[in-house]
Amino acid sequence: MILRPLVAGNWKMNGLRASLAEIEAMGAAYDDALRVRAELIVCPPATLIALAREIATRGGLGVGGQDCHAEASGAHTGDISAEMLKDAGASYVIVGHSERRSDHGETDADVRAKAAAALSAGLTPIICVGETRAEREAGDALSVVGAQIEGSLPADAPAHIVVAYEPVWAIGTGLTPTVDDVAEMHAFARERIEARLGGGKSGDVRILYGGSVKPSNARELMHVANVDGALVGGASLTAKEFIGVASAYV
Ligand SMILES: O=C(CO)COP(=O)(O)O
Repeated sequence: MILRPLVAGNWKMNGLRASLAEIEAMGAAYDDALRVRAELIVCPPATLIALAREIATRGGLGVGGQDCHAEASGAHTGDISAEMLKDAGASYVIVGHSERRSDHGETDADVRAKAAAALSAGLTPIICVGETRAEREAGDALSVVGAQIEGSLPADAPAHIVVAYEPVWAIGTGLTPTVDDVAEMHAFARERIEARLGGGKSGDVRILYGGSVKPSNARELMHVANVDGALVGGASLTAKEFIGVASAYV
């Protein structure tokens, strides 16, 4: 089956209220031709989700969070639950981003629990996996990503979950894997997702590529087999670049 591509913008720890003008501009540029081809969402910092939601909805975009706690509520100062993100207007949440894994020591088990919490709250988790440069150079990229998929996806997850392959060495560096490497990894990821979820569900799971996606390389990367969209960092901060990436689908 042909999946509707998802182009998701991860703003990371960037964005003040003034940045909402970019979401307004994204909506204005998200025309009918693009809408039928690709779903667009933006994941701003949690402080902007409720405000972003109103503006994004007018423009036909969705909104996501960047992380959630594994529990629904409780004594976890500074954390945000999936239910809170949903309440603020999010429909997606990124979990297991490599920056969370490295900055906060999140393990596959933590990521799996967060993904399960997201699903219970009615959010679609975007579950991130990806190898480091040292792991790729050692020839371990496939085995590392395979183990992350096995460990980070809830075994009973539905087919509407999203998996994002983001090689750590490609994030924010301007470097990208070759088209052949992306094709190899995404085909392998789909096999491992099938092994984890079973029942033919993997055919409906969108697998995004992330890491230095820009308007100049999006067309090439987005048309690789088994690439069902992009998770975009730096180039999602402005409407011009984000729509430039999404336009790979028009
Ligand atoms: O980490 C990323 C998205 O989650 C990718 O970031 P860049 O697009 O800035 O490389």
